[in-house]
Amino acid sequence: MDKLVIRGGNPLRGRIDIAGAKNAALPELCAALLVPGPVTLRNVPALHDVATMLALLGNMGVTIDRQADGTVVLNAADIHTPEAPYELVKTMRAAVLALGPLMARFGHAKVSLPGGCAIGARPVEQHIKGLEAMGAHISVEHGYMIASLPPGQKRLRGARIKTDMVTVTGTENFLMAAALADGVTVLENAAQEPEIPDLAELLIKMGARIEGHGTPRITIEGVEALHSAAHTVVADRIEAGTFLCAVAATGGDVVLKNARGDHLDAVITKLRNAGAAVTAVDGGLRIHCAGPAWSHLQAQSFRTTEYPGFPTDMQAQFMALNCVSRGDSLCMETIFENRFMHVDELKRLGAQIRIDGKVAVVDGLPQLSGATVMATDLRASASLVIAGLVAEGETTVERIYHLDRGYDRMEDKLRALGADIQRVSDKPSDKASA
Ligand SMILES: CC(=O)N[C@H]1[C@@H](OP(=O)(O)OP(=O)(O)OC[C@H]2O[C@@H](n3ccc(=O)[nH]c3=O)[C@H](O)[C@@H]2O)O[C@H](CO)[C@@H](O)[C@@H]1O
Ligand SMILES: C=C(OP(=O)(O)O)C(=O)O
Repeated sequence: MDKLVIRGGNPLRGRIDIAGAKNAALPELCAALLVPGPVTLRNVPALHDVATMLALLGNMGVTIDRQADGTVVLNAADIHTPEAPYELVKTMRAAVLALGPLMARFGHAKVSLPGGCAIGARPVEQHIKGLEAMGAHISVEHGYMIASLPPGQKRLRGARIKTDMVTVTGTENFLMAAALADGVTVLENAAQEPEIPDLAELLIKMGARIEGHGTPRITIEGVEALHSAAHTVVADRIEAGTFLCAVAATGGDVVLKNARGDHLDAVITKLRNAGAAVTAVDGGLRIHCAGPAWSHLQAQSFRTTEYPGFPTDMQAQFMALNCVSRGDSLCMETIFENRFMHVDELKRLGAQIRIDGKVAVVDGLPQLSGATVMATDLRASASLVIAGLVAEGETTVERIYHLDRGYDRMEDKLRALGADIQRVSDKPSDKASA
């Protein structure tokens, strides 16, 4: 199993490219299931989750041409198995995104209940209820959602769907399902994360009729068929936010090419309030910090909420920054019930953190000290890397397969910026096959 070995203390300087967003690429790969012809996606990140999704789609019969420049051409003309088996989806939450498009195009599907990070129970009853409102019959048997249409019904029907909470993948499933449904679907309480309008833009290029994407009320007028299209995956706001926190922690001067400041308002506001200089530059973002966080940054309290609020996917990384900034801070997690697994690991590096229900209370310190820590989920892994970059001495982050789910060559990018970070692989073939 791979691990990262980091010697902390180096400032980060230079320029890196921010990759396409995991959470946009995954639904957009699934959207190819809606079309009986080629769909071209550019800027698809090289991530384990993407490889898993491509294996899943390939298993259904989608032909895939993946090019070295990040372009993927998918053709779902000949789907023979509209199923997502447990073995292929157990590591990946986003597999649930196959359900909507398969039901829309074929009227039946069998999709394993999804895996994903162990950050909470993560049920999918809203996905099921919404598709049922569109006329689907769905039973859960032996860990699978088995979905079909009643006899004589050929297509899902438009419906008004108001979810009990804001759900990102739920909204995406309904968007894809409604694009080919009979009649109009109205999504109330829809998610507004930038990945939703990005998916909607791809669907519109395919011929879908969608209005209101990017707001809590989306209207979709179903069409009988969709057609081929090409689309560029939006830049990953969470990868960009992670690098912003890393530079704020270590100090330095970095340009993040392709990063979208307009998708990171809540995080950038907190960084600026802390004292970091974050500015828009041509085609990206620049962060400039005169020294390590303790020398000039003030810790910032925050509360995670749905977009446009502070993203839960940035909670762990910002907490790592708070650990080495001046003063106390409160980090409140409101989206997932078990998303503080990084806290015990950060404490192994010397961080002062106390958990009180949904709140982590952090006392900033001038220094952390290197240790061996274990990555427990994707963003927890990123927070440990940030902490390792500022800790004195050597930090080993074990179980980094979580990190590889969601970051495209994170250690290569950090090394290019001057970090002392190495991937150590027990099996040399591990990295080659990733
Ligand atoms: C692949 C992908 O895009 N993943 C993102 C997506 O996950 P995902 O789409 O799984 O997260 P949701 O927005 O659905 O979850 C939000 C909250 O609603 C709950 N819920 C959701 C659906 C449901 O049927 N029942 C239910 O109770 C969840 O347990 C959670 O507490 O949005 C999360 C919240 O921004 C991000 O952290 C993930 O990175
Ligand atoms: C929780 C995340 O991903 P997923 O929904 O794929 O588990 C994440 O990207 O931080």
